[in-house]
Amino acid sequence: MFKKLLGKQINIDTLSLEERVAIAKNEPIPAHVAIIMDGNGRWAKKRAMPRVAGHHEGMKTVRKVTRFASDLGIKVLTVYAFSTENWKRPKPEVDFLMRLPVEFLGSFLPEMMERNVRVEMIGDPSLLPAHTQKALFEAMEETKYNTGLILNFALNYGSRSEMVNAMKTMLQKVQDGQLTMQDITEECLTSHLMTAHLPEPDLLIRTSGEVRLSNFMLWQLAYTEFWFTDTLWPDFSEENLLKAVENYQKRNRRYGGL
Ligand SMILES: CC(C)Oc1ccc(CN(CCC(N)=O)C(=O)c2cnn(Cc3ccccc3)c2-c2ccc3sccc3c2)cc1
Repeated sequence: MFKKLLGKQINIDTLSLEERVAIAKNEPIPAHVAIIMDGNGRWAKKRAMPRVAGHHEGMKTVRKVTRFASDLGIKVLTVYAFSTENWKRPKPEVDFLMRLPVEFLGSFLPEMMERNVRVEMIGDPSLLPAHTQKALFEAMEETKYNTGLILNFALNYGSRSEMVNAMKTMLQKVQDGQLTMQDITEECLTSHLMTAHLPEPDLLIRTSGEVRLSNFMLWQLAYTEFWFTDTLWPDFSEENLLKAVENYQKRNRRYGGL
């Protein structure tokens, strides 16, 4: 891809990853990147490995991408482990999935503390087993004062139910006289969503060739740039994230005019 740099056209494909990161940092980095992580099962199937091997590899990719997002200066990374409802999965797979966060946090929490990463979540964690919830809440508690990248997990998250809950809360407030009809604005609804404390996503990435939103942050993605890739989540690399950011910057570059 050619890029105008210091008045010269240069082909950035010939540069190293480090050089391209340095160049990318000269332009606005998307503050909030949301990723629908898809493709673990297919990755394992392609290698005639059990599905849980795909989930394990996928979890390692979450670590790798979190490191790189933190290095790039991304403020919020929301990861949505798009997964058909867990009850559709065989029990051994669900049990593995629910143990994976304990391994993820056990090995990665010290590094997240060093990197000043804060762990947050949106969605409903109450359906997770106690040991999974415990690992999650401990990680959120330990990292809650960190001021670097926010690693935001969308767990058991559904956008439509999130919006219905926001509307019900607002309706209740109107009934209680806490809100008037004039108060019901887009900003008001936005402030009643689980993401009220986060900037809206600037860039949405979905892997494994699926081109769907799957009931993910439907309200919040109104002005977000979408970047789809056939790459399966376990194969997703720093290169893929950098390419998505470079493409985002290209789309948001203004040559002179409006
Ligand atoms: C703070 C964090 C570590 O806490 C968590 C507590 C519970 C969960 C499990 N979970 C929630 C249940 C649901 N489906 O919503 C999933 O999201 C789910 C569904 N498939 N995969 C495999 C997969 C792995 C990697 C990428 C995509 C999918 C995962 C999964 C399991 C373990 C890990 S570790 C980092 C990400 C991740 C994702 C997640 C996190």
